[in-house]
Amino acid sequence: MSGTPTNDLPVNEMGLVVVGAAGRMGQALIRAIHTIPGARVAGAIERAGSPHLGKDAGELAGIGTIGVVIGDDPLPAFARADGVLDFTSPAATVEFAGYAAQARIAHVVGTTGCSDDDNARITAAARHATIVKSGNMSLGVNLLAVLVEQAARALDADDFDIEILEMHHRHKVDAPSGTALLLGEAAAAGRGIDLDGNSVRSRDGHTGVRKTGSIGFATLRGGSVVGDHSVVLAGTGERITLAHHAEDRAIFARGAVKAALWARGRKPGLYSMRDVLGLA
Ligand SMILES: NC(=O)C1=CN([C@@H]2O[C@H](COP(=O)(O)OP(=O)(O)OC[C@H]3O[C@@H](n4cnc5c(N)ncnc54)[C@H](OP(=O)(O)O)[C@@H]3O)[C@@H](O)[C@H]2O)C=CC1
Ligand SMILES: O=C(O)C1=N[C@H](C(=O)O)C[C@H](O)C1
Repeated sequence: MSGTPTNDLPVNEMGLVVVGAAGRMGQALIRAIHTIPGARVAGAIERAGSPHLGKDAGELAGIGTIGVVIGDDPLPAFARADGVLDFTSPAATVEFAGYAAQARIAHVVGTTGCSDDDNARITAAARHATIVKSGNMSLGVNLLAVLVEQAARALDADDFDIEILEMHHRHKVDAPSGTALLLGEAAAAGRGIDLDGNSVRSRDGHTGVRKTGSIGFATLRGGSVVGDHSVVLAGTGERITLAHHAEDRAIFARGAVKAALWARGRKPGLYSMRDVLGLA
């Protein structure tokens, strides 16, 4: 049975460690692995001192006992596994990338809000680990990014302004969301420009008129919203809106497991969900 670490498992089942196993995404990942053929929960990790240490990961995720107890020691867990699913925090992800490199296993990173320095460290770890990193693991958002790139390429910057709106639940700690930035990168690629040099992350006070060709971001936070994103291409007298609404974290969790299965046995490097989904 998937998810139960007994000795009579098929040998080719991919053993996955979920770090941040008690979090919103951690629990969704435990549930997803349990239902996806070819994968099993090989370990569950939380930080030292977490009130969830010692609990069964399946019990916490609402699927009953799976015989995997949440621990706080990642290295031995990674050494026994084929891959890691990581939706935690930037600092934790940088640390886990180093351990995944030591263990020479796949590392699927969904964590958002990473700094340039964090990303450089993750890229360095990808010399030895097979890392798939994306601000959004869902099929829908990655397809949306392809459409945004096409629309941005087709519609001239002199005629159409690009604005990206996102709304998430009240517990989210980073802004703009990883998805908003991913969509911004897609728009910038379509326009043939660099996002960092052309983005407007917030507006307040006397801002002056909009700079032609810039890509604007607007962030909303509240309630239990799983993740809403819209890319507006605003022209004179008409407006195109390309949007995605996430209704269940299961879409991200299924994408992450798919990424891990794809990464297994692949040579070390830094990959994206577009690579996994064949949309690159
Ligand atoms: N790419 C994608 O498709 C998606 C990405 N995300 C991203 O995933 C991340 C997590 O989101 P979410 O699940 O909502 O957040 P949560 O806060 O619910 O979960 C994060 C979990 O990671 C744990 N954690 C933090 N540091 C460590 C550590 N050093 N060792 C072990 N565990 C640790 C936290 O523990 P503690 O509470 O004790 O800090 C917590 O249990 C965010 O960056 C979010 O933006 C979310 C959804 C989809
Ligand atoms: O924190 C979240 O919840 C989410 N984070 C990701 C992001 O920053 O875009 C993906 C998803 O929208 C949910």
